[in-house]
Amino acid sequence: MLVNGAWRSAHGGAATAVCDPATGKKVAQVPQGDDRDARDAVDAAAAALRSWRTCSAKDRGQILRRWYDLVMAAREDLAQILTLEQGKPIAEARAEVASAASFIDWFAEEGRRVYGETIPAPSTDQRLVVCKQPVGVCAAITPWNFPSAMVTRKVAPALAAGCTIVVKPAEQTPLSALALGALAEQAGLPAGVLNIVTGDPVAIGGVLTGDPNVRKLSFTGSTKTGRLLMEQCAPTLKRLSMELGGNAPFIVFEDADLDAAVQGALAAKYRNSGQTCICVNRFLVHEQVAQAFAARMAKAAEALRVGHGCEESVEQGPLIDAQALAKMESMILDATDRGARLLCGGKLHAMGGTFFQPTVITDVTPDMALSREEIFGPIASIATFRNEEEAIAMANATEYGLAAYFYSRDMARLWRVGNALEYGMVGINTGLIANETAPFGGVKQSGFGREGSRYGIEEYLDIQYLCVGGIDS
Ligand SMILES: NC(=O)c1ccc[n+]([C@@H]2O[C@H](COP(=O)([O-])OP(=O)(O)OC[C@H]3O[C@@H](n4cnc5c(N)ncnc54)[C@H](O)[C@@H]3O)[C@@H](O)[C@H]2O)c1
Ligand SMILES: O=C[C@H](O)CS(=O)(=O)O
Repeated sequence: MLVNGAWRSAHGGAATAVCDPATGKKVAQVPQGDDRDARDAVDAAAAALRSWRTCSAKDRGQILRRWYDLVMAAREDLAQILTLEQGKPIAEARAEVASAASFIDWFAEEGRRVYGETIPAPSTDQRLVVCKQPVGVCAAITPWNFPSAMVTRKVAPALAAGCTIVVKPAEQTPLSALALGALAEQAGLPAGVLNIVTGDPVAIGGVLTGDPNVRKLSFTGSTKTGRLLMEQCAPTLKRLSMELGGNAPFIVFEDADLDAAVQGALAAKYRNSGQTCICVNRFLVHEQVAQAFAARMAKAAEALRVGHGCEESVEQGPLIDAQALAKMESMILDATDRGARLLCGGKLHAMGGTFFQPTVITDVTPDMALSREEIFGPIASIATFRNEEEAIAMANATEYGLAAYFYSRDMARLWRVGNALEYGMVGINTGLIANETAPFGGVKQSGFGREGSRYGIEEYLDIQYLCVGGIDS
């Protein structure tokens, strides 16, 4: 792990294996850190804060720019590491590394546009000024499904704002974070500004949420864990960003371009084998076009090439672990027991391990687990609707509110439906919505706060109001 500019073992000397989810074979081992290591990291971040926050935004941006250049130069190696620890196809891993780099590039510039303001004072004897100040020592806890992009989506704005940070990557996928840390060091990031602690999530998380020197936690992961971390942060009143679970609807209206809808559906459903927080969870298709849409989806899903992500032609990798695989089987059994109809897939893949067949299932109803829970796997679940009002009601019938999608060619409908959907992000006639320039985040039980865009850096800034008196004297 990286603590105070030094690469070191865990206090207890323990180490834990990192395994390729496609084969189950160990590919590396990393320190099994605990609360002692987390405290060292927080102390290092606190010690580095003063000099880092007093750097000019331009100087911080230049170091971030060098980091961006190094990440892009190492893109192939980083992609190989990512696929080996997470399983996604190498083409998707390359895209994720480029996405990770794009946040560094974006915030290298955003840091130089942290503007304040003056306010017309009610008294001529005063001048009122609003400044933006870095929050201070931050913590980031990141998930396994995007082990590279979820790290820079937090670290880049934090550093650009003048904060220092401690990152705890997911125990399944720590290598990408460590590799990014090594490149940040090469870029000239001072010791202690970025610290990466691997190991026991509960022990490390207990320090990151409980230490009063940590002023902010940014978390990406399940809603269940987000609630727990929020509770743990309450006694020290930390700033929080929560990017949590989702249950994305994908509505296909009767006037949609069906070919475009199917292409968008495939991108929004099967990326990362369905293991993204904004993957489609519920396809809601107008009854007039449901049969044609489902048939095209099934044909395309059956053609997806399943295999080890390091093989160039592979389009679907394994699920992250056996628990995820068992969840797919359980959801399919629950749905078919309740009357749903499989068009393709639905079973363990012939490759064995944690591979699951790309699946399309229809006649899905709201009582099924497929409708109520986050699938987080390669199952396309299709239900039908009769009219726009019913589609909106079905789409909003969830406690989640991260991403939604719909296809229609009716301009008035685009505005009516877009504004009626209770989600932080809505894809309209597209299935790909994530990029560094747009505010990524949700509402309701999908969390709060935004990452990327000009809003992302505000998560790492506090407002300070200066009131200067005695002007008339
Ligand atoms: N909204 C988003 O941007 C987004 C992005 C990716 C994943 N997710 C969500 O995350 C979930 C899948 O990811 P996951 O399985 O890694 O989620 P998870 O909540 O199990 O783990 C996420 C991170 O939290 C850590 N963690 C877990 N329990 C902890 C504890 N008690 N104390 C401290 N840290 C703890 C894990 O080690 C990991 O680093 C899905 O629900 C998915 O929708 C959301
Ligand atoms: O899991 C969702 C992440 O936010 C990755 S992406 O933004 O969808 O690429």
